[in-house]
Amino acid sequence: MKVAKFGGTSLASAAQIKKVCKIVKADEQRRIIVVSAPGKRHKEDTKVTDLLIQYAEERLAGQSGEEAQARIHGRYAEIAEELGLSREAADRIAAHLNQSLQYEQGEAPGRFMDRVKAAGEDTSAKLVALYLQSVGKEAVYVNPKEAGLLVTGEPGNAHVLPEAYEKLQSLKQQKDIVVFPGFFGYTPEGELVTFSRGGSDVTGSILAAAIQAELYENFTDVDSVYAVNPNLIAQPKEISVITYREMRELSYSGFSVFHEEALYPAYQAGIPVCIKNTNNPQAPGTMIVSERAIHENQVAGIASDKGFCSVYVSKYLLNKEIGFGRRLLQILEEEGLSYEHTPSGIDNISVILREKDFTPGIERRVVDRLRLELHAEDIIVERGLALVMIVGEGMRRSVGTSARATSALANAKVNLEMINQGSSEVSMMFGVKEVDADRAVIALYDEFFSKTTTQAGDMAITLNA
Ligand SMILES: Nc1ncnc2c1ncn2[C@@H]1O[C@H](COP(=O)(O)OP(=O)(O)O)[C@@H](O)[C@H]1O
Ligand SMILES: N[C@@H](CC(=O)OP(=O)(O)O)C(=O)O
Repeated sequence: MKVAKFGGTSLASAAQIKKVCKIVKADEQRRIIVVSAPGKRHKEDTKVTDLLIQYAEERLAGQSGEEAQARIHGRYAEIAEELGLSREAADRIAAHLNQSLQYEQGEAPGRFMDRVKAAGEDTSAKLVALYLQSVGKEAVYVNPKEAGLLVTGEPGNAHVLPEAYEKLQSLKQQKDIVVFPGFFGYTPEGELVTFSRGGSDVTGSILAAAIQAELYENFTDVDSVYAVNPNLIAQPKEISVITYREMRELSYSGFSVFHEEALYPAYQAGIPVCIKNTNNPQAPGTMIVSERAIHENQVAGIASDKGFCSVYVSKYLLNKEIGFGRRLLQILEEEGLSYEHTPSGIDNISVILREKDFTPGIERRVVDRLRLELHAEDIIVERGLALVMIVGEGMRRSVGTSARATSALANAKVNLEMINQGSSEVSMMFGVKEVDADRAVIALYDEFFSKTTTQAGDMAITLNA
């Protein structure tokens, strides 16, 4: 059995949904279909999820949200009509959607927001199931609540609960094709909660792990995962095979094609993932697996992500002070902050945080506490940072990768704020100013992928992930 997830780009219009159904019909093993809300039909278009968020925000601000609501209904009505669904079926689906958009006075804002967001994928799943039936396929819409997709309760940031896997196993017994809405689950108390943005990828991975699928296919709008973001460099190198570890690091650092939390369930269950193109299903796509052979170029990909800041703390003889690190991290914990990285020296340590979490108010409190409680000498907060990551199995075993990277960055006049080559075996990270991030990625891509010279020692080897 295969689980196939179709992203927003594959659900954007009736024409796209017809392609989805053709793909489903082409392989009897595609038994569980996970769908997103309609995405952009063209560059200037708006994703239905963004319209739903706009609508919910307006309602929460005491406005009518009328215009956004009409646009949301318009998107689905157009799809239903062009798919040739009956008037009665389209009206029924619109009525359900309308119900999900009702604001109940006194409802917690986070709960209302999640309920509205989830209506995007829920409506898509109902439409796709109906369309599959209309073209002669036995298909059934399955609600995540009935199926037992149990999750934690933080609005907009759900995580699957371990007991969900056993409950979801029963999907295997369904004789019809299951059409399952992505992006949300339910707490054991029955509250609807969405995953973070892009989270339909996570739903697909959970279902694949639960039913022990042979393959998790993730259909999107590109032929493969590329070695660099294709919006930055035209026609970059296609990646045919990549390991879970490599993809995890690249998703974390900006490869938005696959959600960073979506790898874990598939990885744990040992299920290969294939990223494929709905618009070109013949293309082989990218396989994500536990091990791969490495030829010639040891770097698999280069990614960057913006929106970070660093807190640099220095104190003479910090290395001899027992408990300094623990107390520093405890201050962050007490201020409700999770940290991303902690590169350190003898007398100093930097903590890299997400800028959106480090509000000016929290910054003031953290800086005061570091001074008062830890007697730090210098505390420097730097905002507007990007992390640039070079990722590749075996990279650290081959001599000269960091020298090549740093000289390429120096030649491109990119100032390095930080280098972290510490604990990850498959990546090397550079902190740069946000304004330099794209230039840094282009320089690194040029160094590792555009140069024709191969490095000594780049012989084919096989690694166990
Ligand atoms: N390294 C990469 N390889 C392929 N696509 C990438 C990469 N980095 C970013 N992307 C972007 O990810 C997009 C696909 O993800 P997304 O828009 O979320 O699709 P979907 O709606 O199908 O889930 C691509 O169109 C591309 O612009
Ligand atoms: N529709 C949700 C979930 C999702 O996964 O979407 P997509 O498949 O378009 O990335 C979002 O936009 O966040």
